[in-house]
Amino acid sequence: MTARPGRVLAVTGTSTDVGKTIVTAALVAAVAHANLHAAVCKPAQTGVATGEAGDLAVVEALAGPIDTAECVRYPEPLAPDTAARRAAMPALDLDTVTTAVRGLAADHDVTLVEGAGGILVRLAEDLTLLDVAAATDAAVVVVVPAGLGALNHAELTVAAIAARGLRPAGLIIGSWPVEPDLAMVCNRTDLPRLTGVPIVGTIPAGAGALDPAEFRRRAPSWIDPGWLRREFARATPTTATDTSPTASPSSYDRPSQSLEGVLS
Ligand SMILES: Nc1ncnc2c1ncn2[C@@H]1O[C@H](COP(=O)(O)OP(=O)(O)OP(=O)(O)O)[C@@H](O)[C@H]1O
Ligand SMILES: C[C@H](N)[C@H](N)CCCCCC(=O)O
Ligand SMILES: [Mg+2]
Repeated sequence: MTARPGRVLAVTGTSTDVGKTIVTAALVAAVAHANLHAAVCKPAQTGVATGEAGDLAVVEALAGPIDTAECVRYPEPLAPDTAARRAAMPALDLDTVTTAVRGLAADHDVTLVEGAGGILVRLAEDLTLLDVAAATDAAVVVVVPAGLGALNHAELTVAAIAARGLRPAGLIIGSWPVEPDLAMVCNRTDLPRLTGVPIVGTIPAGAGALDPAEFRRRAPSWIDPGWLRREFARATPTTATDTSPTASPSSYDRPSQSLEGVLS
């Protein structure tokens, strides 16, 4: 049990299908590697029926059993606001989400909150992940695709977060291929330059299909340990052991930013 509420980190993306859920699982594993305990909230899950596996089940399958909270679930694979209307189901409200997030944060060092799609997707008519982050004092991690199109979408997303007075905590590339193309390699320099936000993690393509034990073993090397340490420095460790990530900066699996091999 933590002596005081843990940190809350909202996980958004430039759009849907960019790897937010895989990143969330990797963050859970990296946090565990740092001897801290994470929980995950998915305020609104769409596109899965009752009893089916949603994003939280994917996170637990990869990162292991954790405390989770899913506030509302709608069957059609749409924005939650749209899916709720079409299903004639009750809309999500901010109080429900903040109660769930604060409940998890009371007992965990780090609570991750995965949005639905991109940052402005309506969780309800007047509710976005920006509102959730603002109400729970959360910084916001932005999951970005590796390739062409990422610059514009990343700048728009970071601008929306900053315009709300929230802190963009870092960019994480959701899926980095073995053979990146020219745009991908250039984006490693341009994404931080244009957004003013560092790339703090890179998930290799195929990570979601790894054996869970292998995923947990490798995930800490995908997240910048210095960033993780700074971001969660004020979190109270749930154990009395070393709170710093054991992965050294040199073991952080940062892909080469060299153009060699791309231009040849
Ligand atoms: N690094 C990766 N390795 C393997 N598969 C990946 C990776 N990143 C994403 N995927 C796959 O791409 C698809 C979309 O990823 P994911 O479900 O994490 O997206 P999302 O951003 O969470 O979308 P949503 O808005 O639906 O929550 C999934 O099928 C997932 O398994
Ligand atoms: C169903 C999907 N996988 C996500 N959960 C919801 C994505 C909503 C995106 C809406 C939009 O931006 O057009
Ligand atoms: Mg997801």
